[in-house]
Amino acid sequence: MAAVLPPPPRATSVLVIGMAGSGKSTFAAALARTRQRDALDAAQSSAQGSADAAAAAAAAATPDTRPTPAYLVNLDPAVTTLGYEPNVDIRDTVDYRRVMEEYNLGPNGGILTALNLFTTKFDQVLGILEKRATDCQEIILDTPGQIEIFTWSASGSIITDALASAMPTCVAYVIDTPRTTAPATFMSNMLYACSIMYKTRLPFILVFNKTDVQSSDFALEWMKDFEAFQAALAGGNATEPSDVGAHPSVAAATRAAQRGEDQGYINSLMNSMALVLDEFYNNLRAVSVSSTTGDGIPAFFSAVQEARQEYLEDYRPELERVKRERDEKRERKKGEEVARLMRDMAMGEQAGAKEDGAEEEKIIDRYEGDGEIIEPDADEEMGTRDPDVPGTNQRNTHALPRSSGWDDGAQWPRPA
Ligand SMILES: Nc1nc2c(ncn2[C@@H]2O[C@H](COP(=O)(O)OP(=O)(O)OP(=O)(O)O)[C@@H](O)[C@H]2O)c(=O)[nH]1
Repeated sequence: MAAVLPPPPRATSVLVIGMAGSGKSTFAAALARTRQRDALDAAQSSAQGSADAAAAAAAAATPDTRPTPAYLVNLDPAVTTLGYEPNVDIRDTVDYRRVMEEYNLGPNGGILTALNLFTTKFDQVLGILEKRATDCQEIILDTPGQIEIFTWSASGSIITDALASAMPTCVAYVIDTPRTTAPATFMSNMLYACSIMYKTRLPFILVFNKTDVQSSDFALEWMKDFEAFQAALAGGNATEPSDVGAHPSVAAATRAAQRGEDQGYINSLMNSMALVLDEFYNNLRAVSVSSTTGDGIPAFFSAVQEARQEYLEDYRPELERVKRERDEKRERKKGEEVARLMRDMAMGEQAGAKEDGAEEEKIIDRYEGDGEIIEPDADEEMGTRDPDVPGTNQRNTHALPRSSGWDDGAQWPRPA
């Protein structure tokens, strides 16, 4: 069967998602640093000749396999400092503080609205990413701090779907390991990860971050061994930590007793959920990293390659199927429209033999011999297109809301 999609580009896009403060931006910065170094090493070794085996391999690499710096996209409008220089930055387009003021919103509403406004221009960004995807290895997208703003918003879905349709894409779910040592927080993180994985259906990588502070061994064991998780629960520390001091007041003692009851309920809830999540753990790849020291980052890039393979084997055939069905449906509809038109014309000929035939001429004018029905004013609706930027539509661009911190002069990608 002929392929209906263009061949996949070289790049894999990585959507970095995680709870507030889990270290998404620091992680994206660590990825950028590592790839920058890899690209530099490859360039140097190909210039100097190959001293060792790794350098020889890098030197022998073709332009298609040679390491390249990562392409970075910041989607967090509220971040003040980033540890990397983004190539595309939402803050160049939308001023989230002005959005808050003009729409009378709180911080989260401001971030969400800023992201919505940005998404209306995402076709232009996607055009740029598609161009870069042919020669770079990874495109990293750093998402807003409040996880639900991206994962459960319409704009988050639009961005994710658009990316996944254009190139191999995976999700990197960043976990704050030191803040996940209690079974309850571990479980809530896993449930969140599970819901995102089933919502996006994209290859998924769990990233246990901050391992310089806390090893992730406990979490990996809980995922592998249900009894180890049960043992942690039996220790009575499902939630962290008790606020009862050495000499509790009556109220505090009552709260503690109350908590003792809750603990029993929470433990049995955790137990049931751990059983449910067993299947989910089987489909996961997990990597432990420290974004500050760079430990584990190369292993993460290997996981991205595995995820790319999974995308090509599982996600892309589904995408092909949907596209093929849509194309067939469109062809069928076109055929039906032409048949109806022919029928109308035949009826017009019979009835209109007495009339002057003006109406019939009007119909014929709208029918182009190749079966294409030309919508009245369709050309006008399309606006002016820039052939270099797919999706650019000058007319639509100007129709976008101009208030609220829009910067129509935004430059994508950013000047170096
Ligand atoms: N020790 C240690 N600290 C880290 C690591 N990664 C991130 N941090 C720290 O965690 C804090 C939060 O990091 P960010 O990168 O801002 O986290 P974020 O998820 O992007 O934050 P928001 O987008 O604001 O939610 C910062 O103080 C970082 O320095 C790590 O691997 N080790």
